[in-house]
Amino acid sequence: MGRKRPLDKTPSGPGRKHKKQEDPGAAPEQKKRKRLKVKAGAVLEKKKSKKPLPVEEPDSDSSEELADEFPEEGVAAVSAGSDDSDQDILLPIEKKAKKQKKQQDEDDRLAEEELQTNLAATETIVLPSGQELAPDLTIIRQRIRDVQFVLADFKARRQEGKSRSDYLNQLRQDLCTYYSYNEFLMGKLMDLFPTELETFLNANEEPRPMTIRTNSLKTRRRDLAQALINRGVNLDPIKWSKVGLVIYSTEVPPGATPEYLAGHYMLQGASSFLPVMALAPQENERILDMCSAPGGKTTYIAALMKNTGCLFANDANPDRAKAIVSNVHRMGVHNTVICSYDGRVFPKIMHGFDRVLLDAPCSGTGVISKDPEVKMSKDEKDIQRCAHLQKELIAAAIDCCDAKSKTGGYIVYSTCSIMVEENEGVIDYALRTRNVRLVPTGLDFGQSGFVNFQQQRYHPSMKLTKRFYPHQHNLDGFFVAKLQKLPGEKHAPPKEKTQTPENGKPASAKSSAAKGKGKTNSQPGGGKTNSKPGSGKTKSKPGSGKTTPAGQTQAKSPKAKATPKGILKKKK
Ligand SMILES: C[S@@+](CC[C@H](N)C(=O)[O-])C[C@H]1O[C@@H](n2cnc3c(N)ncnc32)[C@H](O)[C@@H]1O
Repeated sequence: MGRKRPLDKTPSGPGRKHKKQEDPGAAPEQKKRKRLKVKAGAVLEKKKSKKPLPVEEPDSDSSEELADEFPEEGVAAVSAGSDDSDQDILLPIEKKAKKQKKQQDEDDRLAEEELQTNLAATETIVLPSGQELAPDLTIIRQRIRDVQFVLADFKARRQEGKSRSDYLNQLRQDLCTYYSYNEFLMGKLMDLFPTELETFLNANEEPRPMTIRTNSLKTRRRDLAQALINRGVNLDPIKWSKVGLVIYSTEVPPGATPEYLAGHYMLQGASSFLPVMALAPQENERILDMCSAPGGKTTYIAALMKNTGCLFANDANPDRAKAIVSNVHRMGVHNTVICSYDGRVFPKIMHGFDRVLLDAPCSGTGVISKDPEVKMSKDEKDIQRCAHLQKELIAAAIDCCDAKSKTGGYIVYSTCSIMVEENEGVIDYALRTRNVRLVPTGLDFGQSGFVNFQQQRYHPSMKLTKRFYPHQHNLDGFFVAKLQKLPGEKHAPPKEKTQTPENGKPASAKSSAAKGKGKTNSQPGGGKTNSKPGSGKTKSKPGSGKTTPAGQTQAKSPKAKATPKGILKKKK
């Protein structure tokens, strides 16, 4: 088959002409061929009718031959000749060339038509500059700067006919492209950080420093630091923590040193120290860690309790709860009972705790540097779903707490989200539906929570809550609030007896808490609950009458052999 060369203009291109003009022997040859054309015309006409020229173009070799054989004038004569009489007097090779030229003209016309169609189609969208495949980030970066410059003095700098929202939309789109976020999340972040958005976004592009927490049940920070320095770890103490170390560089994998395997430390983001510090666990207390897997905070709580009292480490996801077991064993924790319940039903299982930590499942918008998928995957529904579950969990956490506790009566709520709906919005719900008040977290750094945010107006005490940001504190984005439960309830207590740490008796499936009775405006979101916990599975039904929660695992220790009742007995 011949090869199509629709755009090959070699025979008539300027380079070719130039070459021919330089050929001094061309003119006599041309004259000779013209004579031949006239002579051979009639004979060739007969042959043509019997054997038409092939439709396909000749291959490149024959085309080259043709071009070499015919000087420029000859080709011009063929192209120009369009009437039948011309055909009659042409040599077969000239006819072939004519046909070929015709075909080439047609191909050129189609190619031009196609080009015009493409231009027309793309003109209205984006110029086909290749930007569709790889956006020019330098241009986008510059436009971000330009738009920010205009927004800084909008009246003076805006373009005629452009509104502020035109500029903001352009800015949002460009930030989304530049930093790879979806528009929903970028919009939320623009609301949260009107002046320092880019610093926040840039901080999310950098990993947070690697930090570890000394297990004070097994060693002291100074001794651990020395042991790790001897192994080639370059570190420093974290100033605001008694147990934290920041690792700048290391010659050994920090998750596989003998010290790690011996449980002398936990690999843990520094932000996750904060809720435990706010909880301020005391020795011999009864404490519930409601959503505790994989146990980073649980083991810290146990260490602060000095392995005394009783700590319940619960997580709705039984598979994740297994990780608590191994961490508790490795860290030498003996005072902890691990169980797997949906936190929302926990008050029916057990209540009367001195302190409750609710480190709630959340959208993870504070930990984007660890999990960049959050940038693109979260939408409005995800935030609403999280907030709904969080409201149900905080209500349960408060219901698990003993307002009359001699040492406590505190609930700490934390998330690694920076969304207002998941933080101040949830605390606001707790304040409205339970007899609790906000108290200082005891953390002397961090931003105050929002008292006002857009149209939202919260209780003035909301300023006692704390927000932590990557760009300000070099920590993952985090929220911490500390509530104190007050005696006398907005929410009617369960009428029937439920298992408490003191009585160790089974809960009743018919408790009013189970039915949600007596709650004042306590349905979060005012609607039905559709959120499923972690895996959504709990190993036993709430209030199933079992003294030991199904799925519960006790830490391997002498104390762990005791019955739950024994464990639950408070030390005086
Ligand atoms: C932020 S993580 C907890 C991290 C943990 N506190 C730590 O420091 O290692 C949230 C946990 O909540 C659990 N969870 C989700 N829904 C739950 C529910 N309804 N009840 C109890 N736990 C739940 C998840 O399985 C997840 O392990």
